[in-house]
Amino acid sequence: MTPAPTPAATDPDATSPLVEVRGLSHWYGSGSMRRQVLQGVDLTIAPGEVVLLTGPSGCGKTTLLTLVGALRQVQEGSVRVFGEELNGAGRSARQRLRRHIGMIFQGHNLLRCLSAEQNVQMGSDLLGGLGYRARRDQAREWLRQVGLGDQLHKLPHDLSGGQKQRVAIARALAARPRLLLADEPTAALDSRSGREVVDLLKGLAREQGCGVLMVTHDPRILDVADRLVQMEDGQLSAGSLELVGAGYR
Ligand SMILES: Nc1ncnc2c1ncn2[C@@H]1O[C@H](COP(=O)(O)OP(=O)(O)OP(=O)(O)O)[C@@H](O)[C@H]1O
Repeated sequence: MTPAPTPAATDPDATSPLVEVRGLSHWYGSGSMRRQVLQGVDLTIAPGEVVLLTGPSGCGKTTLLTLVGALRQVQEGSVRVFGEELNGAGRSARQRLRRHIGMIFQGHNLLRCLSAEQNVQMGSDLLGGLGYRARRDQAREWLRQVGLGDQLHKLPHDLSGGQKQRVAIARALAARPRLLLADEPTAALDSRSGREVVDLLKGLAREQGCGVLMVTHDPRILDVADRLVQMEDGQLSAGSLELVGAGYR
């Protein structure tokens, strides 16, 4: 018997790419200080796909992440996120898109005066229509999932670097993003917690059709990738290693 099609298979939004980058170039500085950091980058991310981005320090990985995350204005080329063109998009359009993009950047960006639970609750505040209690319970559940169920009321300065990173991850996941951008999310974690965190991210990608673009230098987590892309001198290398179908899923 043929199984009934899943909602994901019948919903066009669930099959069209979340991210389509074409011919993306970017420069910093002006005049004689102007320097090109991205050169004609092409990248596509499908719903539910986990793409790992690696490359030497300074090659442009974070710049690419911030452009896809609608945090910077696109200078040249096309960046389509959820079908919307970011080149030429105004501030309010970019803000609207960012509500559906979870970001985990180095430095955590936690609010220092709020507890772990309250920081994570800020993530679910982005989901409309949930009462206080539901948002609080969800925040607690996400913190439990990242192994911090017993640290709910701690302030960031009472948590270790790795614990703060996990709070930041829980906060990003609590907003149920359609796309998750992560810059070295396991850098401050020991190998067991790093593994737990990437497994959590992968689970989210699978269950919710969320795409993940993750910058990493961590060889311990490369197996989580559906696709590994390598950047060098602002270009994605043509020989990017395709892991799909190679037994890595
Ligand atoms: N706001 C900025 N103004 C000027 N130059 C910048 C700016 N941000 C980054 N750069 C430069 O652009 C280049 C690319 O930086 P980017 O942070 O994207 O690289 P990266 O691959 O993420 O590096 P890392 O792995 O060290 O984080 C670097 O030479 C960096 O010094």
